[in-house]
Amino acid sequence: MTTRTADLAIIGSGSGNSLITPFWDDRRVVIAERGVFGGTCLNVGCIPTKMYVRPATLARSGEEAARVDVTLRTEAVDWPGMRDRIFSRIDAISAAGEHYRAVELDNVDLVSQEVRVERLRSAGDTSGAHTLVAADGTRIEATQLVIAAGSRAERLDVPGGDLPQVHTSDTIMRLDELPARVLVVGGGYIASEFSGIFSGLGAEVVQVIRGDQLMRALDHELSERFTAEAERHWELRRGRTLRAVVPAEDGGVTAELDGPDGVERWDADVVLVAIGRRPNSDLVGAAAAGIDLHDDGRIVVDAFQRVLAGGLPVPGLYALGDISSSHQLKHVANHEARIVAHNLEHPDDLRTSRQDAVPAAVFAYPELAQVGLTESQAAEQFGAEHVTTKLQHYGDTAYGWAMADDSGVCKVVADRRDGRILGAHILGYQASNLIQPLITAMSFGIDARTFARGQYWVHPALMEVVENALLGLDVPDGDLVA
Ligand SMILES: Cc1cc2nc3c(=O)[nH]c(=O)nc-3n(C[C@H](O)[C@H](O)[C@H](O)COP(=O)(O)OP(=O)(O)OC[C@H]3O[C@@H](n4cnc5c(N)ncnc54)[C@H](O)[C@@H]3O)c2cc1C
Ligand SMILES: NC(=O)c1ccc[n+]([C@@H]2O[C@H](COP(=O)([O-])OP(=O)(O)OC[C@H]3O[C@@H](n4cnc5c(N)ncnc54)[C@H](O)[C@@H]3O)[C@@H](O)[C@H]2O)c1
Repeated sequence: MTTRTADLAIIGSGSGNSLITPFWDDRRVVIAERGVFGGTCLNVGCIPTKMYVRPATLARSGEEAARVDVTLRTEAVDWPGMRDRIFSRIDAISAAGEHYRAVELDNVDLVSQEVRVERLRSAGDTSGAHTLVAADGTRIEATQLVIAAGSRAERLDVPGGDLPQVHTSDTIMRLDELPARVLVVGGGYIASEFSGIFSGLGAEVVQVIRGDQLMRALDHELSERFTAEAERHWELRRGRTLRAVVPAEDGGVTAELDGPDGVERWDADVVLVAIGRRPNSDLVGAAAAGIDLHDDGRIVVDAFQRVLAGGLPVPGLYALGDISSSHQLKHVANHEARIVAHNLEHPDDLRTSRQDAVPAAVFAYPELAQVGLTESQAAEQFGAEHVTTKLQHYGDTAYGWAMADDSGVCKVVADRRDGRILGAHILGYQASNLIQPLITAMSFGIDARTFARGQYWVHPALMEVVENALLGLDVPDGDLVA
């Protein structure tokens, strides 16, 4: 049986891959990957989805053009061309990354298998090694270990749930043809983004949710507005659950839904199940190794990203990204990877990861972006009497007039006592970019009035929606008021 020894072992080639800095050039590193090299974001996540969002947005631009007296018609959508362009680029990056690690770097061993933790260094053991076992029995002994094994799509255990027409985000982007009818189950990030993609590309979309609103984790006003917008663009079936999927004669399926009026049936070419992602702690054998887990299966880490066992940090053991984070966002995984990279290299000068002012954007139609607290979270945390909010409509700014926009909003939540920005929430065109100055203000502790009046804002750019939201808050004057 082969045993490989290393100074550092990494489980997962997504964000974990970035830990292999020049510091390790003279040291041995093993990186294990059970799937496609490069992880979720590159292969089946952020990047390919956004490469579909862009053509879908263009394909529906006739709708926005009509508002400003221009007639645009989308003549054709070339799904196979789009798919091949997207994945020829992505697959090449993945293959090049794998080749670089496996072949070009002498100090790095790539183990293309599932590995499990067999034994961890115990507390106080400063010279031992963590032991991993690969599926073929190969053993890996490493002084330091990083678990960056991510998460995977949840499946629905219903009759017909394993039919080939039933997809998760892992497979739906590689379909041979653009489906004409798509039934989407779920009301979160992935379901909302794909409903926007497929409806934009011209498919008939039916989105099925258990509750009443989409994107329920958002500020309630944004969630309500987004749900109303979605209903303008595709069919939304609220208060329903998928009970079964039955093959149809035309090669598609019939989805049976349980709802308030009994069973209803929808014909579709494909079904997308997007009901959350489960941390892969089970795949690395975390529980059996004695690692502390949250109820949802995430690995427990401290502020330094050190993994805890029995409430105490295990020497030389870190975790990062979806396997331990409550955010399941790539920019969070990347940030945590930078912190872990530093901590691996400087065990006597540990840094903490930043878990405040974490932003998120949903590249749905329309876009959504948020950072910090919702209005109700702020009221709960600080008392409703101390919270002030301003909801600024795009349509009440000069660029909003130019767009003839009737749905975009920017809502800012602040502490009325000192103008501290507590949260910001945007729905509409370019929300993912418009949120950035608000992230800056929150990250650097700049109060709302100082931020609004201490700098120029380009006129009449759409960013004035953010400026006006800040100016509309009932907060004290800050510094540099002009
Ligand atoms: C459809 C979709 C769209 C998304 N869009 C966005 C977005 O726009 N913006 C954003 O911020 N985030 C987005 N995300 C989330 C983002 O992709 C993840 O948060 C991020 O990729 C997590 O990175 P990670 O390094 O923790 O895990 P991953 O990138 O998943 O890497 C973990 C790797 O570990 C491997 N692995 C697991 N167990 C083992 C084992 N036992 N042995 C060996 N290897 C193992 C896996 O195969 C995987 O390759 C999206 C996710 C999806 C699914
Ligand atoms: N733009 C982005 O940043 C982006 C895009 C996609 C995914 N992601 C990340 O990936 C994670 C996973 O995305 P997701 O959309 O799968 O999860 P999610 O948590 O965003 O949404 C899950 C949805 O499924 C519903 N649901 C859960 N169990 C169900 C069941 N048994 N039956 C029916 N509905 C059920 C929930 O009510 C919710 O509406 C997100 O939380 C996000 O962090 C981020």
